[in-house]
Amino acid sequence: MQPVLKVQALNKSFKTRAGLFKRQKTQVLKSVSFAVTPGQTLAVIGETGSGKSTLAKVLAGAEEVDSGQILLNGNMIVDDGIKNRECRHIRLIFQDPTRSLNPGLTIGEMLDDCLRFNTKLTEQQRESKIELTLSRVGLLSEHYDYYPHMFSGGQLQRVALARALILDPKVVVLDEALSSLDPSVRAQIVNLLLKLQKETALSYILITHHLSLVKHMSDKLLVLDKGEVVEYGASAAIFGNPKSKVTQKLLSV
Ligand SMILES: Nc1ncnc2c1ncn2[C@@H]1O[C@H](COP(=O)(O)OP(=O)(O)OP(=O)(O)O)[C@@H](O)[C@H]1O
Repeated sequence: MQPVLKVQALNKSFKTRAGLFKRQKTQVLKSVSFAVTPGQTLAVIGETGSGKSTLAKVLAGAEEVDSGQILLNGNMIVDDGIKNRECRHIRLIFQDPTRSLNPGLTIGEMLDDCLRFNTKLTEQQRESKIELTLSRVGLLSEHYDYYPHMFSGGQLQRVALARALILDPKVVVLDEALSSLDPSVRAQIVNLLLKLQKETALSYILITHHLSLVKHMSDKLLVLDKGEVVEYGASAAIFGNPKSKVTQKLLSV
């Protein structure tokens, strides 16, 4: 099957201060490549600082790369640092949804803004799209008029998911998005994610420290170490026989 997302030789560095007048370049992603087919989940694991969140931001167009390509359904969306609008087909959800939700906007206004800026839908079409999206993530149409502070943690992740899904993305990147939820709420959100994936062949990039989630949700696994891919392949095969020392250490926790 043709990959929905293909990432080729991504390199990303940050310039940081090294003394009063000196700046140094730290390479955070080193020639990272992988592919994901529709309906597949790729889990990304690695120790703290290995580059997982940077990869998530690069995929969602929130950080520029130094070099490398990102292709969505065979179309180049990022080419050596130049990105196009198709980046919106890859959406990012963070651990703490309050960081990315405007406290001064109701959920309906926020979703409507997303549609107004990115589509040519009429007001009526936008309204029905918002209602449909709220129900897809298990929220009610009354929630349209709620502000972020009126939701619980689990509901807020549903709101974040609604915002990610409103533009019909092909890929959703979950950067520790389930980590701060208590186990029963997490299980509900996982079931919702799997249901949505079944219905629409959505692909997920799952960044998490929770090995049980990796086992339960992922088809493929990519292990990052200091920005480099040290292992990549079918999750079941890697769990059964981890080859790199880093993977062995991460999976033995
Ligand atoms: N904006 C930035 N400027 C400079 N360095 C950065 C920036 N963002 C990340 N880094 C550095 O890049 C490296 C990778 O960070 P990143 O957050 O991607 O790792 P991570 O694997 O997601 O870690 P964690 O599991 O702790 O979230 C770290 O050394 C970090 O300090």
